[in-house]
Amino acid sequence: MTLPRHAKTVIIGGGVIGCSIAYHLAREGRTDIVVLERSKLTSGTTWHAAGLVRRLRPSATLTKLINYSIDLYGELERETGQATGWTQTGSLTLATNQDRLTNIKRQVSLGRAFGLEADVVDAPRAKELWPLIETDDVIGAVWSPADGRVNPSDVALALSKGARARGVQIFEDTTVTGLQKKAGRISGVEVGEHVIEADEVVIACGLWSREVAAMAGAHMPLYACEHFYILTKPLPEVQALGKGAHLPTLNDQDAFLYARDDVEGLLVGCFEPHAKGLPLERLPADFSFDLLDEDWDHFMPMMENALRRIPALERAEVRMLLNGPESFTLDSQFMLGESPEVPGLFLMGGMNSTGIALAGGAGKAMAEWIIAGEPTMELNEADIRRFSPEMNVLGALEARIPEVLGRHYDNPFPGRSMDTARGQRRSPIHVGLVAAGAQFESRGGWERAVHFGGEAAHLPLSFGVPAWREQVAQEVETCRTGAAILDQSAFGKIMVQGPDAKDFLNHLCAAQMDIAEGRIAYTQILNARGGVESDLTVQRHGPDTYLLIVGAGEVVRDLKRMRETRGDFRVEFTDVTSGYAIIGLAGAKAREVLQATSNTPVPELKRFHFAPVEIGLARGWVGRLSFTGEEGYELYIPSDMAMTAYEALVEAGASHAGLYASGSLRIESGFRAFGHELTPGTTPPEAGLGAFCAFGTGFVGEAALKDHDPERQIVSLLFDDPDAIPIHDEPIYFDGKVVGQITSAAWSYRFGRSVALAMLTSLPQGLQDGDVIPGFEVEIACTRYSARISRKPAKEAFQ
Ligand SMILES: NCCCC(=O)O
Repeated sequence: MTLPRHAKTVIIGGGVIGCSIAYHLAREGRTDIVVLERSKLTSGTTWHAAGLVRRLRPSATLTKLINYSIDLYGELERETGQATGWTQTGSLTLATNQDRLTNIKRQVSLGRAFGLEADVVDAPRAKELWPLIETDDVIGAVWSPADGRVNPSDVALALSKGARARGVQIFEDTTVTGLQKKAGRISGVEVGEHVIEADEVVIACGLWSREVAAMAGAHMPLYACEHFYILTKPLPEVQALGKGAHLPTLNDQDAFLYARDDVEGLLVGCFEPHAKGLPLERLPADFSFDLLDEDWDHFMPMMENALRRIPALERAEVRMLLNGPESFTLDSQFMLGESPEVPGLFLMGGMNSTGIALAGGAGKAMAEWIIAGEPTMELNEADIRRFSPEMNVLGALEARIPEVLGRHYDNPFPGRSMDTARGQRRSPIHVGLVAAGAQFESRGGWERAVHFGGEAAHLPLSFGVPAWREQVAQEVETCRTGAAILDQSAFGKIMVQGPDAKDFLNHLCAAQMDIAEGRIAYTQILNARGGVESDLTVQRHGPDTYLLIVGAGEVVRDLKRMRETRGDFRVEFTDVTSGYAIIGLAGAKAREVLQATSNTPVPELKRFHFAPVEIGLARGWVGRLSFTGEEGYELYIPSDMAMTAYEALVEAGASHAGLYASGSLRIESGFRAFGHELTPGTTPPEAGLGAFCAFGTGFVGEAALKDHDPERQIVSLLFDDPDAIPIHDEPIYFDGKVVGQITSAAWSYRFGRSVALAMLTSLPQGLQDGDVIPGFEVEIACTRYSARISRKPAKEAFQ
């Protein structure tokens, strides 16, 4: 085979991810696909992956993707003749403390929403299932019979065989030396002097992906870590199982361990809390089917944990301490999608040690994305557009990634944030918030105040009543009856200017953009299917000038869509996020406090209007709206005057509130949020926002919404039992059947119980707007709690 001069799609990387993308592209009917592998298939990370595949995961997206993978791995041999090593051993996950038990029970409940059956078992049953373990400290476990293991290299080979059978050309020992672009779009791949022109290029080459993406000027923030497991020689206890018999795969996450049997011995791996980052310079250029040096000093604390859990290891002879590199992302979710910087360049990687389990489902999702030009399923949490170029700073990756590996088995408590690489992006009023005792979370590189009272009010983290509940009660009260500063500076701000600004925005956004100067419109940006791609407000500052206020962390995604939608419209967009602070001022006394800062009258504003304002010595503009749903304002102030304005507000008596307070009020008010109620797979009518669509303006997605009679619906929900503490994704039952899932939840200080928003996939017949329907149950960590629903906001419906 000689390298072609042209291919429709070139995939760089012949590991399990590259092979899966190729296989699924071909299966979807795409032809003219080339895979380039610098060494041999699977020679990077795939060959040394442990191959455990567990279905139960903390999020709906991961659960769906992995379920698809496992089903596929079970079928590939029939199709390709190449075995994948799929063995349905079941998996056993241990809990040695109440938080862990709650966490794994939460995953069981989530799995049930997808028809997955798993059992919560006691320690004696766990011991029956895995006779080699010590269970004195085990307080419960989850037995998931549909899980198992594969041989990772064989999975990749089966996928590559299936791809080849459909015409995919695979070239080994072929190193990509450069990427070519034409007019900013990817146009080809260089292999030394040879150029393969391509319509699309996919980078899926594991640890090397960041560097390869950089060849085209694209950002792919991932970084490698050393990952360890031991392999023992045969053990009599494992041999005694009998030929062909296997233990379930084992997770002891409180001890940072996983294990399975391996050639009559054991494989025991770890996600140790203090992991070792791996600068790529340490790898030789010809690193292939290679490993890193053993490091027993580093592994020893994990070995001690393993010996406690599996005493038979005392008698085992360790065959090797395998140290193989794997790549991780800043937020511990993998990434996929089209590069925001380089159209036609698709990126997938940072699999966070879940690559084998994810490869099937994520490869399919990526293939569909490439063909459709946009995701065909809910992938927000993995979408590469969540990363801005700032997040690809090497120093941030080096600092954060070892922590990501170390927290792989952490309980995903609400309020959990990483400790490293903090303070990268700070609000212009950050110093003031620190002095006021803010506790921050780190999201998308930003520090965002979640509540006040500092760490003392934050810890310990819990799935139950959070430590901050009382602190946030005060903040909620201030947001309603006082004047609370809510820092919203992390929101994205995009200036849109040009003679066609209005027409362009009418095409881009679903609401009417022909609004008067000084007005604010609430709207969504939709995809061609009518799904929500962004949720935003739009201010008209002049005949040809608008300012878009978009979600925190959504600027990269929104700018990409705007560029793709621009066509012939004469319009320019500028990211001005760093140029302005946004200070929310919420509560009944907001206007009074604002006036007390100013020698000029604060303008009388109708809702969704804005006007210039003076705040102490600062000047900005004020809009009358609040994300809390209570009375309130947003102040937009140039960054260099933001502290001046902030100090004046504090001087005038404003207090503080954080995201937890505003989140609770938002949910009570029934306000939808992007990434929760609003997703690319949800239409405005499904979200109850049909009234905000200006039919007739020719907005993207309009055609898909004509005659759209939604069967699904966002509803408000109030729990009856104050002990019910939902977080996200919990399944909802009616008449014993799953009818939906929670999309956002919070403690309601108004009701003294949890409130939530939820997507119901099947609505009770004849449900009217004002109805309150009892009889629903929500399953949280395997316990059912009764709840009432209504289409109205909770604060109106459940009074
Ligand atoms: N790469 C090892 C993954 C182990 C686990 O899924 O728990």
